[in-house]
Amino acid sequence: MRIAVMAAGAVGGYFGARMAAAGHDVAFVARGAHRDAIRTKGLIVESPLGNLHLKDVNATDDPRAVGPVDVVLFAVKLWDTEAAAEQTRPMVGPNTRVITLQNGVDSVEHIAPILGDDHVIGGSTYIVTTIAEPGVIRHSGPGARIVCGRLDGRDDGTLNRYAAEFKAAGIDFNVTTTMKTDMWKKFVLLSGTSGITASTRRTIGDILADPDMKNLFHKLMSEAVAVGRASGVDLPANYADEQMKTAQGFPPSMRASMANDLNNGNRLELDWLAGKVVELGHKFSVPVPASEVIYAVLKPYRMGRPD
Ligand SMILES: NC(=O)C1=CN([C@@H]2O[C@H](COP(=O)(O)OP(=O)(O)OC[C@H]3O[C@@H](n4cnc5c(N)ncnc54)[C@H](OP(=O)(O)O)[C@@H]3O)[C@@H](O)[C@H]2O)C=CC1
Ligand SMILES: CC(C)(CO)C(=O)C(=O)O
Repeated sequence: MRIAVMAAGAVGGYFGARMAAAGHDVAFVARGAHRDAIRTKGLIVESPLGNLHLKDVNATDDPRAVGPVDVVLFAVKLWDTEAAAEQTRPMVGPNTRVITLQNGVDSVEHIAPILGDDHVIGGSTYIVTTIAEPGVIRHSGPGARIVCGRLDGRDDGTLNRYAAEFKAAGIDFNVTTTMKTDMWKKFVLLSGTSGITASTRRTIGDILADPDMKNLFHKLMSEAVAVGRASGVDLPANYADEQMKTAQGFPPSMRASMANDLNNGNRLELDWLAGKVVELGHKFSVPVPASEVIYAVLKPYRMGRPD
């Protein structure tokens, strides 16, 4: 298969590297020092699921040089979505599927008007990765799972064929006909983990061991469930309990990607996470006091570490 990773950061680089290691033709779109390091030293993945060091990697900042591919793994931060989707156009041919691995619940609605409904597939990924240094992606376990599918629930034979290749490469890759709900399920988990690990600067292990932090974590997930249900998403009212069990399976040292971004002084996806819960809470008159507090305390850092 021909695959393009747009772009080869912590998430895209991880899954792209796994597919390249399985023998697929993968183009890694990257920029700056990260692109330069991949070109000169190769792409390194450190992972409990197996380390990789790919040499002679096709790393480029020019999607026009890549041309049409079978699959685009779309994994830029949410503020880069529209610009990256515009740049993706030359990589989309008649049978291309663009699978978004971004967090949040509104990625598809921003990409589809640019690249076309037929091409864009909703996705969620359960993984914890960071760019440890340019050219090096660090994956902290336990898993690396992708769930994807059309938001309208339509079965897609082309996507199913591509999915078989991801599975054959050893990736935990699942196609679903209930993607909208599945995206919200991930959003519930992330609303809790991102809000609590970033605001407290503590690990999930510390949070689960403390009744007050654990209670706030549960409230954040419950508020995401409540605004999802108010938006018409088919989530059980007690779904936060389910995701609490998922969190109990994380390694105790786990922090959500937004907490890692905060720690590194990077911009935050806050507006698409706690900010989204607050926006929908106000829209549907659903009380979201815990999410409002998380949004307010992290707001000074949303554009990166203030001077
Ligand atoms: N990391 C994680 O554990 C998880 C992340 N996610 C989600 O996945 C998405 C991607 O996150 P993540 O991989 O962590 O982010 P990263 O910042 O690690 O990767 C994004 C990369 O894309 C690059 N980039 C953006 N636009 C372009 C462009 N036009 N051309 C070339 N390169 C570009 C960025 O470069 P630059 O740095 O120069 O901007 C950066 O290297 C987010 O929505 C995140 O929430 C989901 C699950 C887990
Ligand atoms: C909640 C989690 C860890 C699940 O993979 C995640 O998506 C993130 O940190 O961005």
